[in-house]
Amino acid sequence: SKQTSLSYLRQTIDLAKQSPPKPTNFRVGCVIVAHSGPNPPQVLSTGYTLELEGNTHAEQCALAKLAAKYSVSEDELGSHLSPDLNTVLYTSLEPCGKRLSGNLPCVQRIINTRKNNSSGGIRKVVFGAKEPGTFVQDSQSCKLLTEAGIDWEYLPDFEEEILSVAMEGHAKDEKSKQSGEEVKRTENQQT
Ligand SMILES: Nc1nc(=O)c(N)c(NC[C@H](O)[C@H](O)[C@H](O)COP(=O)(O)O)[nH]1
Ligand SMILES: [Zn+2]
Repeated sequence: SKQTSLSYLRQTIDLAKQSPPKPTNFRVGCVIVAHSGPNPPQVLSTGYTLELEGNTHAEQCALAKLAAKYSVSEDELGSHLSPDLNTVLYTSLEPCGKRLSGNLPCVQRIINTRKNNSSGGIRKVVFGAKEPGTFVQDSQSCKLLTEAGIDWEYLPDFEEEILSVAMEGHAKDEKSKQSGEEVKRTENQQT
């Protein structure tokens, strides 16, 4: 239900708040949940930006931790996420389709979980905000998910809060970042 999805998106925001603010990425949280039939949903893994060593994304961390939990490589994760697990990946920000660092985008990591069997792996992605144009414009992630047969849902209820958490480490706007004297000096130069 929408309420269930919103409760997991709320969890992704709490996770994102654990990410160290940096101007070179967004602070994002991710929760991977099994919605298998009659049993209550079960959280399989969580992640937040920079949780694991290196320049890591929230979804990347949650997937890597899940693979470790099954002691398999990320490539074999798909065969451990059987169709009846009905696995949904919740992420505060839409998964990246391109990364300025050149690292493997999370949308590819998500699609890779389905490569072996057509209906296993991550079945659906739910996110709470579109990626802002700070680094990459016109994200193709949703198109790529659809082409891979993965459902996705964009619930904008918490978008404002998600973006303010995501961009905590970013310069507000240059003027407000400069000290009083600097602003004065800049103005003097201009006059
Ligand atoms: N969905 C998502 N989860 C994250 O944890 C994260 N950090 C981003 N961020 C997307 C943004 O487009 C990339 O952070 C920049 O493109 C820089 O690329 P790197 O992160 O250095 O690979 N997006
Ligand atoms: Zn990513």
